[in-house]
Amino acid sequence: MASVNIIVGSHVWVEDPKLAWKDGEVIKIHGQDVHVKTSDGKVVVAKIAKVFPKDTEAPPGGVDDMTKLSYLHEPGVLQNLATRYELNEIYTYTGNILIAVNPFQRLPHLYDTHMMEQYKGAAFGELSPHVFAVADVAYRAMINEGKSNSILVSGESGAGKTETTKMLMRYLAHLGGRSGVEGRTVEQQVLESNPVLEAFGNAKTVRNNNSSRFGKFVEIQFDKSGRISGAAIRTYLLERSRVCQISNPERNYHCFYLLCAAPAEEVERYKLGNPKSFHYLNQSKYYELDGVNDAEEYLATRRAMDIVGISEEEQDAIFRVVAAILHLGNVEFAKGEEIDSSVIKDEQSRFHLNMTAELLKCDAKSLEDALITRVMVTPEEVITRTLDPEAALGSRDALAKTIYSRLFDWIVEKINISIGQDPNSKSIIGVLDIYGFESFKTNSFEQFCINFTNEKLQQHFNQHVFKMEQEEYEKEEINWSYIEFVDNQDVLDLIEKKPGGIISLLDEACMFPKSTHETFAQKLYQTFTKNKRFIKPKLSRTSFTISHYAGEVTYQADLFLDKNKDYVVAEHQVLLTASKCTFVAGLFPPLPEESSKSSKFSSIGSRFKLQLQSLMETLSSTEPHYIRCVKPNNSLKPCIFENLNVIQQLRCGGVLEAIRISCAGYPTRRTFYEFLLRFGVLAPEVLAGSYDDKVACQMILDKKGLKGYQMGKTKVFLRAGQMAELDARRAEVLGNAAKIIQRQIRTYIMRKEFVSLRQAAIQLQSCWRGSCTWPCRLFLLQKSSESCDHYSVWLEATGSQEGASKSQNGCKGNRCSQRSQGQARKEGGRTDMAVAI
Ligand SMILES: Nc1ncnc2c1ncn2[C@@H]1O[C@H](COP(=O)(O)OP(=O)(O)OP(=O)(O)O)[C@@H](O)[C@H]1O
Repeated sequence: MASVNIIVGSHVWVEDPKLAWKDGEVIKIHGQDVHVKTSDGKVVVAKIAKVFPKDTEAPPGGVDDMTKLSYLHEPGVLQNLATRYELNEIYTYTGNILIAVNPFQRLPHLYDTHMMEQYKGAAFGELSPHVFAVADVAYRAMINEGKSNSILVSGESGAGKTETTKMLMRYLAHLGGRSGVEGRTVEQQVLESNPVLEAFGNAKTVRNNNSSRFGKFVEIQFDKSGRISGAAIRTYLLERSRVCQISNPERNYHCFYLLCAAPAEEVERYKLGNPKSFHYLNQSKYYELDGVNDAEEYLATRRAMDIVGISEEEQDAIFRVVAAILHLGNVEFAKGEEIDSSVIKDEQSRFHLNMTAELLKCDAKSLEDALITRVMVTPEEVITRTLDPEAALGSRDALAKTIYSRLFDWIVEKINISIGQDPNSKSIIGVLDIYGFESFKTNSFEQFCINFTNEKLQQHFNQHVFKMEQEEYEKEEINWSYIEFVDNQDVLDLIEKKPGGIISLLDEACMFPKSTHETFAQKLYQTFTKNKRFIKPKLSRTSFTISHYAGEVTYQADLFLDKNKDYVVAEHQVLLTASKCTFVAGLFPPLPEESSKSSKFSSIGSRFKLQLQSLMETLSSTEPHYIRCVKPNNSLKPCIFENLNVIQQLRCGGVLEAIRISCAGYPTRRTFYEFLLRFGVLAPEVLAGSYDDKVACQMILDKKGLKGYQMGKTKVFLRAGQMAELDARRAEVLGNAAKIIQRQIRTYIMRKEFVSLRQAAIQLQSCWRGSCTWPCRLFLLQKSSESCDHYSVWLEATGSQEGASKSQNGCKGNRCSQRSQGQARKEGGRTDMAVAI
């Protein structure tokens, strides 16, 4: 499409392996090859289809809405974001979508109360792009239309989702809070739930020092008068494996380190100490976070827990469980006397076992048995089977993970109960802070679930963007029926279709006792041989690749079966249900008779699928608003904007897809006035006539032979590439006009020179003729000085006239003191003439 508009001299963007795109000027076009001289002086040859026009008239500070870009394409979008980021303008719209580029530095002026007041009630787009503007639109829409709204914040780890979510919540609390009320108001509780959830659900990872290891949907309920009246927090898929396994330079969940830094009496009470002495923490060398004081954070978390309504006793119980997990991790096993059996390794391990039992208030012997034996009930008898040390370690870690995830769920539930739901709430604003698309070297079940979530959200996003486009077209009363829209339903079918999707096949595999990850992978290969979205990697027997909307991801099926099984080991359940601590026993309520008997299988994958379904239903009943967070660099430092990195995220976040959808329709819109201002030069006769703006626009477009564009009520809607085409024509017209002007000027200058030369010649000639009638010869010698037109002239008498002068000076300038003198002047009076050249 772009190729039509690229001519020699065009300013273009050309692909670059390092910078993603480089700008330059076309110097030659040879068939499909375009030779571009880039701004750094190099010449690059690229295929014409891969070269995009550059808007040389784009404002130097960028535009605050990408849809204002004359050319809506990848390099244009990237350049605009980079330009703005450099000016600390971290927010930019793409239509209704807000793109937020992480500044990695505090910008307090952006978020103070004064700023909040400014955005209150301001029309969208009137002020600079901002998260407050999005929250304000959602709030106003809710108040005015009585409809629920949602704000979906997405982006990769470290992109700024949680920070953005916090700003949104602060702004909504500002709008819907009660002024002057201190203490535990609903909005205060909603805000303070963040530090509590962060202490238990966030950890330092390679990509973010404060990474949320769970998804979160906060539903803020409002009453009739727009006041916050309740809230509910739903969380998704906490990363359980982190409790037992971390690698350098990551950390475990913050709460473990906070507790180790607690006041001395608490550390003593829980027999804790240096984090380095705990296996669950010392697998990585990182214990401290830059700029974070764990001791202070511990106290702050306690205060936040007070506000969200977690009592003192409950707080003690929570930290007791956290300490128990640390001690549990230090229990090691050695081989027992019998084959495949194990015993507690040494005194150290025994100490930690006893401490775990004491903190969990359960029987130490029962804990030991639950770790190293399994009871199997057959119709004939009850068999006790021992576990070898490796299996015992597995059992220990499984117990730690189960306790921690139950603890996390308890905290979320407690916050929900404490904040309270408003059954009479008129409408809600939901804020979704969920993990973005992930693709690592090794991708496991967690990435599979995360990417499944993102496929779901992407579908929702596509449908919404598409709908918004349609609404704009409808408003302008233009015909939009033929716009194509690519759906990702096929990937979703591959993953979640029942029966036959990957999740169903995984559940089946988990139910068959003889299944292994290899048989599971083989089953996938057989079932999806012809599926376009499924690829079997050549050299692997257990991995599979899914072609997601954001790119291909290869998953290692090795741990899929284990990670999908959602059950608590019966021995662990019995042990903890019997705890003398009501808090711990409450985390493990006894299973109802029915369910323990029935063989109803439950899996993480299926449960997650249901959770997502419910989330999507909620979202579908709301008016969505999107915020795409972008991480500009992997060093987590300010002022660094890595093009390739950003492009990848814009692709994964669906921003480029939104642009693509937009391009499939009429990506460029200009009001009639703007259009005439820019393209009036293409038809001066139309401008000269007194036509209505709309008619004038139509006449220009028709004159240029454009097809497929549409005239709205107030705007011209152009197809992708048409703006560039018109610009190319405009450049041609302006180029021709420039040539005419240059020609006229050159003519004028040359003519002026010619006229004065001719004048000089005439004068010389007349002088010469004069000399012929008066017998002397005239020689023009030289200009006497630069400052006047005074020439030295030699007059040589050729006849016998008396007194003829041998040499004379003369000047035509009045200010020159040298005048023609002497006999020649006196006699002939002509020397003046002759010298006035
Ligand atoms: N608007 C902002 N202003 C200043 N700093 C920010 C802003 N947004 C993000 N940051 C910085 O970036 C860091 C990472 O942000 P955040 O924790 O919100 O990322 P995330 O997208 O939620 O990541 P994850 O998915 O890992 O939880 C923050 O700790 C903060 O230092």
